[in-house]
Amino acid sequence: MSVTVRVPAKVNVQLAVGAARPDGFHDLANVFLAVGLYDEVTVTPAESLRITCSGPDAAQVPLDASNLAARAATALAALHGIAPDVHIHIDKDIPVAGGMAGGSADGAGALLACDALWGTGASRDELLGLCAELGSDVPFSLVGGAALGTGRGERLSPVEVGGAFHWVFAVADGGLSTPAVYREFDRLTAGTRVPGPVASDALLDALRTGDAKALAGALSNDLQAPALSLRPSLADTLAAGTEAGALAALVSGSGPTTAFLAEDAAAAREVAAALTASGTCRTARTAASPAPGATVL
Ligand SMILES: C[C@@](CO)(OP(=O)(O)O)[C@H](O)COP(=O)(O)OP(=O)(O)OC[C@H]1O[C@@H](n2ccc(N)nc2=O)[C@H](O)[C@@H]1O
Ligand SMILES: Nc1ncnc2c1ncn2[C@@H]1O[C@H](COP(=O)(O)OP(=O)(O)O)[C@@H](O)[C@H]1O
Repeated sequence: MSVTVRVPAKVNVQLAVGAARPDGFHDLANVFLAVGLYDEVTVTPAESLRITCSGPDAAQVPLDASNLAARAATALAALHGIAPDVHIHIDKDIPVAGGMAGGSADGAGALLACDALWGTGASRDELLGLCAELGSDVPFSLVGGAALGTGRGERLSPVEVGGAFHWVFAVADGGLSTPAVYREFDRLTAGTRVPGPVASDALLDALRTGDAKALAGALSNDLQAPALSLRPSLADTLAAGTEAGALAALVSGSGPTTAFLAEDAAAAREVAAALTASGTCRTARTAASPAPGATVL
């Protein structure tokens, strides 16, 4: 018997970053939008915990105890006093270390899949608590849709979305380390007063009304400058997508994936083709949002 869970990637339509806290994390106003690019996590009873991964980026995924899916299974098993003896297979379609929360997706997916396989019957709050221990982005991967994350991003409140948005994601060669991008944010803002992060009303209105042009004008990411500082070539990718007719271009989370908002699905396909032809990225993918959170198939 196996259980498979499908989990979406995310884009941050607003990522407002406050000053570093004493614990090293940053307070955020993090508006997450789940997008229709998915990993699938399958769990099957086994003699001991084991991880495998398939997909174009599989070679970059750690297959040891540091894998977020392994950590999720171990944490749920420990809570219920059982052994995490399970084979976890990750069919990975979300770019690795790309600022699209692929590892977080696998953590949330493994948690939900193991809960179903073992019949542990964890409540939603229990699962969300375990997710928050695994990483700041993991609760959102479980929930999906759209949400505002405060604290370090783990405290979620729902955000209303009134229509579909169409995106293009330009996948870069190689990843960027999330802690390194936050450190670069600290370096670039050193000596300045970093305001407390606040969600943008204009952005929340644009999401609620499903207005792509208004959303394009309200997108923002405080990690874009540090990501560009660490990877200056991303400016060429952003420019190529804008020239190809995207309504807006921004770095996805900590990058280096770049995200382009398009007017509709046909425009998204055109922007993706132009980005691929531009030679400024490894590949370009289209996806619609919002997408549902972790779902047992
Ligand atoms: C930047 C964001 C935007 O959604 O995601 P990515 O774009 O990388 O996917 C998140 O804040 C990443 O969340 P996640 O990847 O879960 O981070 P965690 O595992 O909790 O933390 C990894 C490291 O990132 C830094 N970190 C993370 C969250 C936060 N609010 N402040 C931080 O400073 C810390 O250095 C921390 O040690
Ligand atoms: N299941 C997983 N899938 C991908 N990366 C993982 C996973 N588990 C742990 N990692 C580690 O997390 C790092 C960040 O990966 P990922 O979550 O894909 O990117 P991001 O944090 O930029 O959204 C990777 O470099 C990898 O070492």
